[in-house]
Amino acid sequence: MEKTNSDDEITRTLAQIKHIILILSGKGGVGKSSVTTQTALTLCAQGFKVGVLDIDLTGPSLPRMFGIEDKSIYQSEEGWIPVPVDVGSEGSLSLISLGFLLNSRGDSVVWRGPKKTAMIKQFMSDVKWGQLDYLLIDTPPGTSDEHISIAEQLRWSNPDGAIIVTTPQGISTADVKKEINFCKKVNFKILGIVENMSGFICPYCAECTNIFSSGGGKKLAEEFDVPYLGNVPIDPKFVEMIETQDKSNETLLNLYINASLYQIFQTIIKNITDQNIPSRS
Ligand SMILES: Nc1ncnc2c1ncn2[C@@H]1O[C@H](COP(=O)(O)OP(=O)(O)OP(=O)(O)O)[C@@H](O)[C@H]1O
Repeated sequence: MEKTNSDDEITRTLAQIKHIILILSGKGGVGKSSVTTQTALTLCAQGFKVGVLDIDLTGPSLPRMFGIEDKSIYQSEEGWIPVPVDVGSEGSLSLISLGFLLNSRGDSVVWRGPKKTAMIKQFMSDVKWGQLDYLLIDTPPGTSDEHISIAEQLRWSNPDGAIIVTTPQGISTADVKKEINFCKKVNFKILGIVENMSGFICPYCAECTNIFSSGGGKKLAEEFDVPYLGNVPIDPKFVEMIETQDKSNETLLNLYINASLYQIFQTIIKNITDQNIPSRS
């Protein structure tokens, strides 16, 4: 396939980004956006510059998770400037989401494929990310128009690969297989599987109980011969952090570091970085 002018534009836009990681899931509601949020905050806590692109056009939830729903994307002469998240650390975090372009929380768009494709193309070519260590791309569940579109836009950009998120109760070989087949088809390396909502952390004694069973994600990783990145328990403190962050005097990052999932995400990130994927820039 020949490279077009628009491919060149995207390559230029992404030129200063060292690593591009997509977050995928076979089903909705398994915690893809939460995993994206926590990966981004953990990388920031480690001092990295992180950008997050939310291409879940029908249900963008990341502006709420980062507590910046009331902010807007700034349109400069050079292009769209991502919305900064005040993390209060050495790293930095910025977000682009369709959520910023909607009128109010809970609004959603009902668009046909070509319009979604055009929006994603604009996100890929018009956003001025600048220098980033990591760009995380949060996708909708399944394999839809958005996935096909992002794969097309990234075909010359050499992303690191994809994290597949699943849950113990939702673990269906068929769902994960679909995601794996999609990645193979579009040449996305599978960085690994994360099993989210794997057990419940008691807010009083911090003990973890396997209410939905666990271990299915690991079995699936073995079955499909892809890395297993780790399991993330249900942590009521994480939900509380999302709900109370705007009323707190603490920075988002401090709130997050004090919640118990931070260490788990450090291990997940180590399991990715140990794969030694070369920097793109
Ligand atoms: N490990 C966790 N501990 C506690 N709550 C969690 C955890 N993971 C996800 N949640 C909560 O579960 C809900 C669904 O999570 P999330 O929005 O991340 O899922 P999703 O897969 O991105 O959903 P969608 O399919 O709508 O894009 C959210 O309210 C989130 O706060």
